[in-house]
Amino acid sequence: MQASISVSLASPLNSSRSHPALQPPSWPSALRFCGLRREALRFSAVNALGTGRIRRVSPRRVLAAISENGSPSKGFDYDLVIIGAGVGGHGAALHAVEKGLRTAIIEGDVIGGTCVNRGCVPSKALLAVSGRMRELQNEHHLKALGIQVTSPDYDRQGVADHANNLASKIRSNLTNSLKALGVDILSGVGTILGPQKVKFGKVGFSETEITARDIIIATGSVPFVPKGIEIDGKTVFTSDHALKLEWVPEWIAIVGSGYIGLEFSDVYTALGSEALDQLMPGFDPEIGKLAQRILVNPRKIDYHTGVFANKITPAKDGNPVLIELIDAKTKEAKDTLEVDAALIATGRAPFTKGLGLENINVVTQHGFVPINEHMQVLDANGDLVPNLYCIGDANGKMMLAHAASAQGISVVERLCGKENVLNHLSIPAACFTHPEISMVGLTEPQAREKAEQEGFEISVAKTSFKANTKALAENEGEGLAKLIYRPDSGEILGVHILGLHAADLIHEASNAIALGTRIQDIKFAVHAHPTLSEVLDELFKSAKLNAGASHSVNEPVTA
Ligand SMILES: Cc1cc2nc3c(=O)[nH]c(=O)nc-3n(C[C@H](O)[C@H](O)[C@H](O)COP(=O)(O)OP(=O)(O)OC[C@H]3O[C@@H](n4cnc5c(N)ncnc54)[C@H](O)[C@@H]3O)c2cc1C
Ligand SMILES: NC(=O)c1ccc[n+]([C@@H]2O[C@H](COP(=O)([O-])OP(=O)(O)OC[C@H]3O[C@@H](n4cnc5c(N)ncnc54)[C@H](O)[C@@H]3O)[C@@H](O)[C@H]2O)c1
Repeated sequence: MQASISVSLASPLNSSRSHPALQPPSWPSALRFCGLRREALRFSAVNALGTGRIRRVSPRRVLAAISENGSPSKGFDYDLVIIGAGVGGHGAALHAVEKGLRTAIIEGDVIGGTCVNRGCVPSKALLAVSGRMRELQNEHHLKALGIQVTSPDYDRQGVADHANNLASKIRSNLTNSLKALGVDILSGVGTILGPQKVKFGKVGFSETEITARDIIIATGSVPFVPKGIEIDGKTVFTSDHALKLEWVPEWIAIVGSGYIGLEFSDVYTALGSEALDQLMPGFDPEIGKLAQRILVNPRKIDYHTGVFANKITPAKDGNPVLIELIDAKTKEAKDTLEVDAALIATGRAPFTKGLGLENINVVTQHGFVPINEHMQVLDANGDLVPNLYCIGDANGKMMLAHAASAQGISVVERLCGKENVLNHLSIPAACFTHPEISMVGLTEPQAREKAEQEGFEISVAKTSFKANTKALAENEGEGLAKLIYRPDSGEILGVHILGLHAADLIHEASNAIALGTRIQDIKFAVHAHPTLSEVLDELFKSAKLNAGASHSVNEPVTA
């Protein structure tokens, strides 16, 4: 995997975007999230107990005060206890109560976890603004549509408020949905004490023990900061800080060219800054190259590839942020960059601190909780820990919000007696740049490797957004859709899209993979005209199947 760093130039557009040294923001510590500032929480059970008093309280008394949903299995306080109320825990909880399981969810910080409070939700609010700003600043594009706009500008605080308000709204929606369905929300750190036993509450204060027939760990992740990088939260920061948009630096280095690097480069360049490498090492290489041509080359981005940021020192005493780069292979010093700020987007680390994994002989692997294909937790000997599951970022299988939720639903299905194995190759992913990138299944190199190992042929079909009426009407003809498939069976192995609304378009392909629909069937599905979905219609129609491929297939396929 290539390492990357990118530097962007932001042109200051209004006076509110000053250097933090002049306008010191009250940044919270990156560690305040994911359960490390739990004393700030006051609700449900902990309130019922009288927070702050050092006393042990009978779990029965607490549960009597807070429980309303179902009756638990005999001998247990709950059928299901979920530790962590991020999107994974939330998805599992809703499905569990729908299935009649008496369910509680323990949260050490705020409901919604990373996605709602410092991830998907606020970042998409910022990207909504950057998309509009980019369009309004593109004179050539507007002229082609016959539109004239003079001096578009934005109010930094207004943009920040939009992101913050959206997070509050979604957090409140999630909380209300849990309450409305009768999920018990238990506040405080959740710790596994042993099989089917958990305690929760304010550590060292009012803690309560409860039992559950099954337990799901859904404790998520926090930003990963490599050694040698010093975070001050003002000039060197992670996405946790960046989402608050307390200032827009003139020159910002974005360390890491994954999802966060790419999305924030879209935000900063539209608002005025940026930096990257081989775009998204995980992308299909052809889409990566196109993304570089569309999303990086024409923008104010200077990028360094094949290097690691070895040491980063925050701005101090009038000196800029210093970034020492080393060659990713030889580790020799390459360059030193001087910038106003650095966003560290070098991945995320699972959060399992305080969870009590040692009490059940579970040893993490690079921090992640080891699981099998049913999300069942494995102990240090590789044996199943009975009645214990782990979903979402904490297991590291696929660090995406909808994957966490889907894993939770899959576990609940299993708890209710239905054999369910989630096909992770049918889970779509999207990067919300302008234009967007989306994908599902295998990249072309992955498909070629699989084909070679298993002895089958693959074919590739492509369609361009340039031939799509709706895209042209929007003057957004740049883009590509790519299909990787088996010409002998019509099986869809992967679909990759870069173009207008790619994140929405991918679902036709991901649903097809999930349901085992093959090209010979889906190519006859009718699409409304003129719509962007016709890009995929064309894609499936352009696939060339072998003469022997059947016209309709009902048996399930394995992706
Ligand atoms: C900037 C950014 C943008 C992103 N954008 C997207 C996107 O557009 N689409 C997408 O699919 N994904 C996106 N993601 C990824 C997505 O946010 C995560 O995959 C998702 O939040 C994982 O959900 P989770 O439930 O596993 O964990 P989390 O959302 O991290 O929730 C875990 C919860 O557990 C709590 N907790 C931890 N330990 C304990 C304990 N011992 N006791 C009690 N509670 C505890 C934490 O406080 C937290 O609330 C983004 C991430 C970031 C950082
Ligand atoms: N739209 C979305 O779905 C979305 C958006 C944001 C985040 N996310 C999720 O959040 C997770 C974290 O995102 P991310 O972008 O931080 O991680 P990532 O794993 O996608 O990318 C991290 C990048 O940092 C590089 N890197 C690591 N150390 C480095 C160093 N010292 N110097 C230079 N480069 C270095 C890696 O090579 C890699 O390219 C992702 O796994 C993703 O699933 C999803």
